[in-house]
Amino acid sequence: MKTFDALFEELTEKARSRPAGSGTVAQLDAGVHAIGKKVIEEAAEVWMAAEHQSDEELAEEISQLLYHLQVLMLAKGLSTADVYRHL
Ligand SMILES: N=c1c2ncn([C@@H]3O[C@H](COP(=O)(O)OP(=O)(O)OP(=O)(O)O)[C@@H](O)[C@H]3O)c2ncn1[C@@H]1O[C@H](COP(=O)(O)O)[C@@H](O)[C@H]1O
Repeated sequence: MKTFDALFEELTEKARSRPAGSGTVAQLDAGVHAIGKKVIEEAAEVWMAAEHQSDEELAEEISQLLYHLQVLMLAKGLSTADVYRHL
């Protein structure tokens, strides 16, 4: 099962190697403003799923929010350590 750290390593490598067809590369190219909008969109979907959908659907929405937060971290050059030190 993929963890937060494993996904971040995978996305870091995608950002470095820029493989064709990568949604992550497309998001990074779209920029911080576009990524921020995706974060807000996914956060809203998490909220709606928590109130109106199943736990499985909620878990999927949370995974998508975590993914978009990681893309934002990459776009801004933040490492996991930069975030973890605030936890
Ligand atoms: N975990 C994710 C992941 N979670 C969410 N998403 C993206 O976020 C979108 C969110 O889904 P929505 O339901 O909001 O779909 P949507 O509104 O139609 O989204 P849009 O694509 O239209 O923006 C998905 O369509 C994906 O594009 C993800 N994209 C990639 N990953 C993982 O990231 C890694 C690298 O992916 P690539 O860069 O695409 O190779 C792989 O391991 C992937 O599994």
